[in-house]
Amino acid sequence: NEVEVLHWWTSGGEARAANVLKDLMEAEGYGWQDFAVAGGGGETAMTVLKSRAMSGNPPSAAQIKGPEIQEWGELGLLGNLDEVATAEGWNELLPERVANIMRHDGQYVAVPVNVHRVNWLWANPEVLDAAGVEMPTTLDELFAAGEAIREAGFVPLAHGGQAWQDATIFESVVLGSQGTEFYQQALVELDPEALGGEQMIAALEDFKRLRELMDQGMSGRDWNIATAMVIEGVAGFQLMGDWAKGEFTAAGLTAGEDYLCAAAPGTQDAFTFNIDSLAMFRVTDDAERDAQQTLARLVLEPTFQEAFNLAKGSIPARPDLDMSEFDSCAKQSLADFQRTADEGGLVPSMAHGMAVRADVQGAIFDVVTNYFNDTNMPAEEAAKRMVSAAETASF
Ligand SMILES: OC[C@H]1O[C@H](O)[C@H](O)[C@@H](O)[C@@H]1O
Repeated sequence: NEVEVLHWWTSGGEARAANVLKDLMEAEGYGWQDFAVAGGGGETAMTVLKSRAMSGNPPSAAQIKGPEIQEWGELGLLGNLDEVATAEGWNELLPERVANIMRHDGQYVAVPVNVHRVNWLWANPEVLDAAGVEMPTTLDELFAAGEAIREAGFVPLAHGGQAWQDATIFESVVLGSQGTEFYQQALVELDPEALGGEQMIAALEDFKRLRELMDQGMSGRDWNIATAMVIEGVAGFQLMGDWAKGEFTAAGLTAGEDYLCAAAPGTQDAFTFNIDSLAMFRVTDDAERDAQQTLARLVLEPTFQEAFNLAKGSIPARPDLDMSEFDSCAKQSLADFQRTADEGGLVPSMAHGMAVRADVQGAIFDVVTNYFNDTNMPAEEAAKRMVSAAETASF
């Protein structure tokens, strides 16, 4: 018997990580039917999943995250994982905040794979040396370093012009420019005052300045191609979640030496979390259900948690794992995750489906990417559209 798993892990580092699970399932005697849908951020994968589910042919498991787990749960399509959760002690293993995301109506319906951090800045140290600049800690330092890098003949900030990537850097600028409390009010609680106010306008103006650090060819570029520009020394920086680290690792590079990582400028006291999870669809076939239960068990076992996250660039979902095999960026991520969980500053990523419902996220993406690509749209106009985007989406 086998499981069919729908996901969007198709870049070099992502595919290496997904293969860890495939190999572990096969070692346990189960088949793995891979249903990978290309497209960073997962928008295409979710569209494909919806059409399969609507036509009554969902996969055994799918990469579904955050509030979207509740949306699928409400449709009654997800299976119950409480048996495995009890047998494996998930309540003790998982931070309450993570466990809560995996439950619908009090029952586990998904298993967490990792914890990604989104608010990272990656850099090529040779390019920084050539330009005579340090790793920036504020947005102003980033803009100044960017100018020096351009004068030295490199692309300052590698970026891919796609809505989800624009939203990913936008949320890090909101955090770095206006702080965690404002981020929470605006992009999590969707407070119209915050979404349409002076602070949002200031953040939007900072966000648009990032374009000056990008190259002409960025439109439509995939995120991992932008990471490759940093790896190859064409560009100095990239703002991206730590799935980018999966690409550095796949290229055989060492954290802190061949590439640098730091919290996105101005966000040192914040951690935007993005938790990948596999949700199990309700099935009638006992053999498939048995395979689903095994998949769920394996995902939270130490073997998988270590091997997958070393390849993927994220940190384990269970905080009790020995981290000695992990690099300096991963160790910093875990320390910052725990510090911000205790002291405040741990916020769900809006751009990666952890903060708001999918339809609200989509409406905000439209505003962000249209504003970013329309040199004539003033920030005031975008802020106004942000308010209506959050209101229009059917809640
Ligand atoms: O595709 C880029 C990234 O998109 C999403 O944020 C996923 O959570 C992450 O696992 C993936 O690597």
